[in-house]
Amino acid sequence: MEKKNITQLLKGLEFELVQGNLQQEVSDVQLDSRKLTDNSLFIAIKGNALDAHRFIPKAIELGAKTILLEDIPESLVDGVTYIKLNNTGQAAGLVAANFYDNPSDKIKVVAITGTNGKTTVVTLLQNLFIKLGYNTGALTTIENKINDEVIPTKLTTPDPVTLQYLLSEMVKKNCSFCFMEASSHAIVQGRLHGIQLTGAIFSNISHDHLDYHGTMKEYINAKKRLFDTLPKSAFALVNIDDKRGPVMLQNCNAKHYSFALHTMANFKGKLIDNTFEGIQMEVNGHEAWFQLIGSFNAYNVLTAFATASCLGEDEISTLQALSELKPARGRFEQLVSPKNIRGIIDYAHTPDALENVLETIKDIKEDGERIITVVGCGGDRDKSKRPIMAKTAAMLSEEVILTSDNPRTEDPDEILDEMQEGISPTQARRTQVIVDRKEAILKAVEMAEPRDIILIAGKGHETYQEVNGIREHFDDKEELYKAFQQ
Ligand SMILES: CC(=O)N[C@H]1[C@@H](OP(=O)(O)OP(=O)(O)OC[C@H]2O[C@@H](n3ccc(=O)[nH]c3=O)[C@H](O)[C@@H]2O)O[C@H](CO)[C@@H](O)[C@@H]1O[C@H](C)C(=O)N[C@@H](C)C(=O)N[C@H](CCC(=O)O)C(=O)O
Ligand SMILES: Nc1ncnc2c1ncn2[C@@H]1O[C@H](COP(=O)(O)OP(=O)(O)OP(=O)(O)O)[C@@H](O)[C@H]1O
Ligand SMILES: N[C@H](CCC[C@H](N)C(=O)O)C(=O)O
Ligand SMILES: [Mg+2]
Repeated sequence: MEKKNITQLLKGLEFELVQGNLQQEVSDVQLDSRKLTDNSLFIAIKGNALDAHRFIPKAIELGAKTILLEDIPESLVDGVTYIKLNNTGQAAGLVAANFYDNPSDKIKVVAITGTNGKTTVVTLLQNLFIKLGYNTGALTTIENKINDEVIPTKLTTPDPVTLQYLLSEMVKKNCSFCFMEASSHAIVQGRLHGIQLTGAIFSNISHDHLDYHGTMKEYINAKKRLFDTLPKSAFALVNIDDKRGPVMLQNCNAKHYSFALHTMANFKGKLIDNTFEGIQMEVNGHEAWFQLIGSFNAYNVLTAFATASCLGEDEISTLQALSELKPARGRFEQLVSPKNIRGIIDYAHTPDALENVLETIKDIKEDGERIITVVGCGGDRDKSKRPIMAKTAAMLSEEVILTSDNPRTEDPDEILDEMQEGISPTQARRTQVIVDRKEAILKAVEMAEPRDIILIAGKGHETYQEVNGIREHFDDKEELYKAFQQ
């Protein structure tokens, strides 16, 4: 990559030069003062938790020669270029895109937003496009990937600088496509700025993240912002069975496309059969069988199909390849015990997802088979979903065990008290509270009779339990497997 000077990195941005030299070359761009090296550029943002302006002296000590900031410090260091911007957080993506040669000009980037189904759809799309013969990248909650190469992540949507870096690596590896999740946090924080999208997808919206967005209206607006900025050349693909689907398309310049299972749409699907082995569907008039379980996955399969069509792929080859694909890790993963108890690990961590997954189990199971649900709610996240998730679990299962799921900085017992507020006195008789997740899983297995079904919800692929900033190894699947051997 050719070395760039500050003027080149600020292309497209309004700025004020406070001190220094705009011709200075920049070796690297960073949002985190701890990662700086000689001659790098530090973007000081006002974050949710910290104001990074306080790290400017440290950044300079570590070698930063250029600082992008909002507030000018009282004393300036000689030899350092200071540039003032109105909003460094929103500018970071553009600066990084300029630094990494605007990778999204050379790779087709498609982003999906919505409360549930993003990881499932992105995983399907990456595997589909690889089967169709393309080098393809994917940015998901589970991990980031460039073809088969795995790059671990802690975020659903990476920070704006990492994002541009990953896209540039995909370009280097000749990827034609990148499929990515756009979380509502990322959209509001402008992590996608600097990406020229080829398409945007809306899956659905239901209750989540109200701690961050405040109201459902603001949460919906956050998702809509992804569509408001799409260029004319892009496609906007929305689920119009969801009443917010059409909202996403209002004042959206891109080409409009819709998909649905229950209304007329450009891409039309119909669920024909739903079993513990998979789903049978009709997709735009073609019948096919898929290895994903749960009626809600009919939407995810249809979304992947519709996206491939919007990208010009042939319908029949797409369906053939889709029917060979396995679900994403931790999404309706099943384990059957030697005593014939069925365990299901699922990432349902919202009221809607939990309801869907339990409804689907109810639809598939035989009469007399009981459902035992083990579920918790995350700390430092939307508190208002806690009683609703407990209530949903109690309404749709025979037995419930409430337990911990990443308490983070909160007291796990308090989270469980808040969950229990959603449980009626009658439901309380078949609800237990076991704060230790391992014990909760063991108890569920102990209670289960042959043919019963245990749903362990909320953590899916996660391999940790986060307490006070420390992530200890914990894996629902491992724990269930061990409990099944006892
Ligand atoms: C609330 C939220 O979204 N926070 C995210 C946000 O952090 P922030 O802006 O608040 O950063 P901060 O901690 O205040 O620090 C401010 C700045 O100081 C810098 N810093 C910090 C320390 C230091 O020593 N030196 C330094 O320079 C940081 O690099 C940062 O640039 O931007 C950071 C980088 O982009 C993220 O890592 C961080 O995610 C936190 C850890 C998080 O938990 N986020 C979750 C809620 C999140 O984003 N989730 C969504 C998915 C949700 C879903 O759909 O389920 C996601 O996309 O992952
Ligand atoms: N289309 C869908 N509609 C409703 N619920 C779904 C759908 N797809 C998946 N789910 C449920 O939501 C859970 C999470 O799915 P997935 O990981 O694909 O969503 P996500 O949008 O990526 O979530 P996150 O916001 O955490 O990144 C699944 O385990 C399942 O229970
Ligand atoms: N991306 C989501 C994941 C939630 C998963 C659940 N296990 C939890 O910790 O609440 C979040 O950070 O809110
Ligand atoms: Mg996800």
